[in-house]
Amino acid sequence: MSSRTDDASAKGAQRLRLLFVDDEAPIRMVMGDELEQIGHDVTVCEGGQEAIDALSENAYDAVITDLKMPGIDGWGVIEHINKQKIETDIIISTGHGGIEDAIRAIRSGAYDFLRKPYKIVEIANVLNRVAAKRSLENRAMALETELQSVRGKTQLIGETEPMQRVKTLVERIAPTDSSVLILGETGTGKEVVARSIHEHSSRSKMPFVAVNCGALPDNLVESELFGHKKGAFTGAETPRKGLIEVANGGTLFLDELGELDKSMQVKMLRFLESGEVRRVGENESFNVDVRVVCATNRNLQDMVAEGSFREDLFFRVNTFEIRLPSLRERKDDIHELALFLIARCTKRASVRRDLISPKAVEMMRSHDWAGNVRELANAVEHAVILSGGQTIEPEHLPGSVSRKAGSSDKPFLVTNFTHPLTLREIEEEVIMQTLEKYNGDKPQTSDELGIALKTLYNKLNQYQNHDQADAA
Ligand SMILES: Nc1ncnc2c1ncn2[C@@H]1O[C@H](COP(=O)(O)OP(=O)(O)OP(=O)(O)O)[C@@H](O)[C@H]1O
Repeated sequence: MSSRTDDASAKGAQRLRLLFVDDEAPIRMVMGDELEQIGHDVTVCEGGQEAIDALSENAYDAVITDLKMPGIDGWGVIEHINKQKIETDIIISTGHGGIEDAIRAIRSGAYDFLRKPYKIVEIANVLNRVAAKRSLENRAMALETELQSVRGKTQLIGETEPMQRVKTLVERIAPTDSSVLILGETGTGKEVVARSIHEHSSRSKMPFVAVNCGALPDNLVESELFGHKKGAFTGAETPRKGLIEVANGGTLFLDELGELDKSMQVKMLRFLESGEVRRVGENESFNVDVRVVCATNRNLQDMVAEGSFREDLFFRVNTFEIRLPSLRERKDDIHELALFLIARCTKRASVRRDLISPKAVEMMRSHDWAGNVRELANAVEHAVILSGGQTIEPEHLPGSVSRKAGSSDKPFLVTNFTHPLTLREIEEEVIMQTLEKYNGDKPQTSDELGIALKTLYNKLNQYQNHDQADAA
């Protein structure tokens, strides 16, 4: 064993808590010392049982263990770690191991395998890699926590009968790996349902990746979903993973599935049938393990009949269907939803039921809500600003809600100027009014407004992100 080299030292955040297990006292003494000197915290153990005891008391970033030891050997320690699902990296340090041992070690989840005698710089390099992996895991966890606080906990609000049915279906289907097709008008909560399915499944610790097929530019859909190799096309300066690959082990939510063009429908079908992904520009495919949940507000059966959606893809994604009711079909949920959305936008755990006056509740119940829960979320946010935190009255609701039913054929007017509206608010209001006019039909809405359908999808997404950022 060589002495420590300077570049072997661990710095600051790279400091690891190590458990070093070896039955030979001189090795324990030297390594305990050396590993401390390169900047780690080390606990040494002389055998398997002692290591198992230490593991039940403390958490370690890595366990460095010999294989051959009297009593419980290194394999016994590894088995214990795996059985108890202890989060630590295993590094094997052995004087006898051959290739079979190395293979067995890697198969049982060991991170690395070192033959004794090794130089301290060798183990320092392995530990540096463990530390880099740890720091990435910590960053991922921090980002996940931050995202959770922006997005809020996924909650499917609604106690009316059609929502109870949706909740039962979610509970039944979540633990299976079946693909699911969620149908419903814009803003009815299709993404919330997809997230609930993911969170109630065994994949919940793995990524949930939402892709809005309607918002992806045509020329980038394939590389966004499947990834690309460096130089696959102009601008592909580095290789890139696709979103399907990013979702590996977790759930891929394909929103607005009906917007995929025919050539992407073929590629998506191939992926769904084989579980294989091939990055743009590469020849080799590889397997991923992804559960697919799709959503659409288009009538896919009509699209199949008119030839714009592949029938085989429709049958492939439609194994299990969840139909979300529009908000006007479940008016009894409006009050509860409005209170939940107010709490979310004011960052409170809950709000008083009488924060919305009976007249305002009545007005909300008599509105048509073409934009469904998303429109309700925007309306209550508007009302919270105007009411200054006091009881919400009818005059605090946006003009589109307080206007009498039946007046939606009138030309668009952003009617509520009681507080200065920003350009973004005016734009959103006009889009919501147009959606309302066409009962949530996005292609008709974008036609009327003279904007591309993708622009409409992008704008609706932006409003949603804005709501969620406000909720943080
Ligand atoms: N049942 C519900 N409980 C709580 N919040 C909901 C519910 N349904 C919808 N929302 C909220 O309404 C907004 C729109 O929901 P979501 O994005 O899931 O709708 P969508 O049906 O996927 O819309 P689109 O068709 O436009 O993609 C989000 O802010 C979401 O949190």
